[in-house]
Amino acid sequence: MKIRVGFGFDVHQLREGHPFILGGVLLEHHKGAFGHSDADVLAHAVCDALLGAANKRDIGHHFKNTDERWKGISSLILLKECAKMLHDEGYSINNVDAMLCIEAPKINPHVPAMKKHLALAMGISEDDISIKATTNETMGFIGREEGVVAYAVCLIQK
Ligand SMILES: Nc1ccn([C@@H]2O[C@H](COP(=O)(O)O)[C@@H](O)[C@H]2O)c(=O)n1
Ligand SMILES: C[C@@]1(CO)OP(=O)(O)OP(=O)(O)OC[C@H]1O
Repeated sequence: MKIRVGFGFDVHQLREGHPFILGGVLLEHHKGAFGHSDADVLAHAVCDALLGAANKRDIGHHFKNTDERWKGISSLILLKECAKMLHDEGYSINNVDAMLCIEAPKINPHVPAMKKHLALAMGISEDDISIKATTNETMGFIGREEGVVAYAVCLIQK
């Protein structure tokens, strides 16, 4: 059996009045993430973890941020595509563990819904994805709510 680990990181700006989609969930907040797609930083970090595990470059390599096809697209669709690339090579996704660094809003109440969306996109069980959150204790660009960061790791096997 071949087992590989993958790591992903992403960061997006937070801007006043933008929709805030995280893990496929639309959060009620005065600020939202800005990007070419729906700027779902959590889904993007998971995409990069999957792609990294399979040595398949990164999300921007497959979905260029200058391509009109991806403008405003749901990142769950991009995640589904990344999972498909792995499945097509015979890999299955063992588990994913993700960490959000975000000052506000509180993420914990939304974790079950986020797990459901991401698990469905990857074709895995909700039990095989973990989502956690921390503030940055008011420090730096995260603490000032200028941006949001996500990290993810995964194991894949074939
Ligand atoms: N946006 C966030 C940040 C944190 N949490 C939860 O609160 C706990 C304490 O966070 P600290 O940054 O003060 O250590 C953290 O462990 C999370 O459970 C959250 O839900 N949303
Ligand atoms: C997802 C893509 C493509 O729409 O755009 P963004 O939403 O800007 O996200 P980012 O994490 O900066 O990079 C990957 C992109 O190519």
